[in-house]
Amino acid sequence: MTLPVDADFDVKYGIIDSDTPPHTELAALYRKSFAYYTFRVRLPSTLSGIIASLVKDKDELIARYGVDAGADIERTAAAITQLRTDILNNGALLLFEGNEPDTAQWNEFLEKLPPQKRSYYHACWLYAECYMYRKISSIFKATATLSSYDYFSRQKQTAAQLSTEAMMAVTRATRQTIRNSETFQQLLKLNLWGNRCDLSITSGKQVKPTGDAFDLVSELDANLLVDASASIWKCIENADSDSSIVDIVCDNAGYELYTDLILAEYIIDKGLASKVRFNVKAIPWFISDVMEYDYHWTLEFLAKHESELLRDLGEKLQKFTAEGKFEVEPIEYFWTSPYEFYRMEQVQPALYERLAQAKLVIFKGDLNYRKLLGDFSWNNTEPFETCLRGFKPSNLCTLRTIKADLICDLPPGKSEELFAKDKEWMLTGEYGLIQFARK
Ligand SMILES: O=P(O)(O)OC[C@H]1O[C@](O)(CO)[C@@H](O)[C@@H]1O
Repeated sequence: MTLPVDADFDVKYGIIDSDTPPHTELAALYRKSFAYYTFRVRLPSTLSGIIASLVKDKDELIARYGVDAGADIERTAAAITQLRTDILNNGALLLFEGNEPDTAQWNEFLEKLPPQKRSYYHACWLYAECYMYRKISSIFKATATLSSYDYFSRQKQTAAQLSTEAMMAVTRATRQTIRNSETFQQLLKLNLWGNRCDLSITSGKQVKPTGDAFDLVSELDANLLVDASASIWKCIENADSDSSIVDIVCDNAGYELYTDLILAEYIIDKGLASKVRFNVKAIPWFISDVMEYDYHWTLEFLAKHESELLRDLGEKLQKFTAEGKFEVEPIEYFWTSPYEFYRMEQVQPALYERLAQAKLVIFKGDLNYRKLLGDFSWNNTEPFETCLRGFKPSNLCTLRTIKADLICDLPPGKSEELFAKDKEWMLTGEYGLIQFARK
């Protein structure tokens, strides 16, 4: 994490030269936090990437969306440049103007923020970062020609294409599996480590999964800091459960989504549930998050692949989808809202009740983890249950590779030991967690 040296910036915006204090909301306000680095370096770079690809893809976009797209591209690039400037100058989080279905919910949220906390560096990190992605979406939505364009779609599709070798190896290794705790835990871990391949951590740069995935799962066991996979197996194989639904709250497209599908296939094939529901994002989100289109694109990518192995898998999963064994849930704007999950029951009770129907809800990835913990600097040994602040629609678990400086439920001394080895161990995605909370 190489920070720009600019004392004027820090003085001008009241930046505090410290880590995030204990038991405090995370914010870019703290110079030694990952949030600060994110706003100073990562997000401006993500925005530059969008501008560059608009310029590069101009002809293609005009061919697809018509000549008027030319002017829309210019306007959009200018608005994103402005957004970048606002972020670099600690601009305010302004109300949204478009008539998207979630505008009122966002504005109500923003209006309730204390005025001194309504800027990029002073707001809670979660709110400000979600705001940026919602703002990009509103810029595209405001155009006549580009309102349905997913500006991250090419990156997501390239990520899937680059993972073909890994997908073939995993598919080959999972055609004949047995219903037992060991296999389930292996697939859960495979799914966890699939979360390393997210594009927002690299501001959009591709990450290619290499090596044998299952060898890697065993090698990475030492990096799995909390492993509740045995309890999750007990929960899911429990024949007494009234529910036969598993919800996956998805994170990234590409290889991670593929590993979600492999886990879900196992759950259905082994009768661990009769339905797996995929909860996806309503708008392009944190670069690589799955939207409904990406789900179907991925199945089609597999079903039309030149490899018979992937084709058979793709066709099987398409059949599962047609039969309702796999279900992509209807658009739900709560997932792209700034709200922490402990507020779901109050803000979006229908979603809370829907998750309550499941025997297990699997939350994928770093951002969902931040929302579970509410972007708060818990003590690293505090119990997961405490940090959920009452959020427990059903049995739930989190599969998260660690890419942000918050954590809980570690054995005493573990965090200190890892900091002594590498002061950036929480930012690399090299370490993982499988945490579980029973309802
Ligand atoms: O795809 P994931 O695992 O949710 O990660 C999202 C990214 O967003 C962050 O939570 C913040 O930018 C990172 O720590 C991580 O790179």
